[in-house]
Parts: sequence; C-alpha cells; structure tokens
Amino acid sequence: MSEALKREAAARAVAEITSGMKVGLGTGSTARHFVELLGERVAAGLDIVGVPTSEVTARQARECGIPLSDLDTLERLDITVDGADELDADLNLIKGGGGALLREKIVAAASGAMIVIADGSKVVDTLGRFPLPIEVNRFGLGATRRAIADIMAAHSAEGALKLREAAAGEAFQTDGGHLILDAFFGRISRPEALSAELLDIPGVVQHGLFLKMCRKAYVATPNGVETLLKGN
Ligand SMILES: O=C(CO)[C@H](O)[C@H](O)COP(=O)(O)O
Repeated sequence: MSEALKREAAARAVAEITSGMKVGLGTGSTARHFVELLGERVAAGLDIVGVPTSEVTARQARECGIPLSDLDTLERLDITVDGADELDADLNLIKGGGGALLREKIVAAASGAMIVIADGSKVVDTLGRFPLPIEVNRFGLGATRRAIADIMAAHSAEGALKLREAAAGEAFQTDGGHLILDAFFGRISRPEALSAELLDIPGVVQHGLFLKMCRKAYVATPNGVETLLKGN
C-alpha cells in the first residue's frame, strides 16, 4: 500500500486532535506519518503534549517539535493514534510488528480513546494470519517458549513459534529489554481465551492482541479512507 494512502489515514486522525489534548503517539510507518503531520500542526500553533510509545517515535516527535511527557506525569491521556498489523470487524487488533507492543498497550490503555490508522491490507475476517508477537522475559526463555507452544497446540495453531531476530543470529530486543516470540496461529478463533492463557505464563510480559481497546479506525484503500466504527 502506498505511503500516500497511509498519510491520508494519518491526516484524518490528525484532524481530530485539538488544543489542550494529551496524545499517545504510536509506532510504525503509518504512525510516522501521523507524528509528522501532528508536528506541522504544532508548528502552526496547536498546543498539545505527546506521549510516545517507543524510543523511535520519541526521537521523531522531538525532531518534529512536539512537546513530550510521560505517563508518570500525566497518568491519563485523551487519545492515542497508532497503526496495527491486523484489525477485524470488531476492531480487535494484532500489534507489535514493530516490537513496541508493550508500550503501545500501556499508552492505549491509559487513553480515553484509541484510533487506529492502517492501510486496507490490514483488515481481516479473523485475526491470526499475521504472527502474534509475544514479549517475553529473557530469564527462563526455554520454559516460556515451551508453555506458549503448548497453548498454540491447544488452539490448533498452523505454524511455528520463532524468536524474533534483529539480524542473523542476534535476538531483537524491545525498548524494555525483553525478547519477542512470533507465534504463527493462522487463525485465532478464541482471542479472549488465548489472551488470558498467554498472560498466565509467568515469563510472558505482554502479547500483541489488543481486544476491545479500539473504537475507531481510519483505513486507507485505493478508493480513499474508510472510517470503521466498533459495532458497525
Ligand atoms: O504495532 C506496531 C509496532 O509495534 C505497528 O503499529 C504495526 O506494526 C503497524 O506498523 P505499520 O504502520 O508500519 O504497518
């Protein structure tokens, strides 16, 4: 999908930001457009404060002149705008393709609303085609991996469980210093049950299923930007 369409989706979300808002800033190539466009509005006088969901986004936001804060200071945000790797008709999501899922989920959960911006290829009937990112503690990796594999088998996962690499032979490390296991389900038919089972594993820090967190999505297609609302 073209960068131009992602930018159109981002522009629709930027139009919802008004002065005085505390805004969660997502991570990824679509969120990057949002941050850039938001920076242009800040330069033109928009008075907001942003809370970034990754070190990469924090750097970009600073370069764009967006004032930044954190959840220790602000505790609650008005809105978070972020990308997604998959979204279904109920606006349940898979996120974490960029490895920022933990901070993304913390920031979205602290926000009054979450808007997703994505291109049309991200819309699916059933979540699970995109491998589910699971952030895990380094300690006990083997045992955690085994426990996740057992859950995958119980959920009839179609594929493998892979340690994410930054380069050949070098494990990807999240901003929080954790590792990511990518779980290839194919189809996730019981996302709530899967979420609870994964979070029950002590070594799992968080997973990329964002359930009942998003109420609106702007989806860029070749025909323009579609607005998806939860319940529609
Ligand atoms: O969850 C994410 C990062 O952890 C991103 O929002 C997701 O990967 C989508 O990225 P992009 O807009 O580049 O397709």
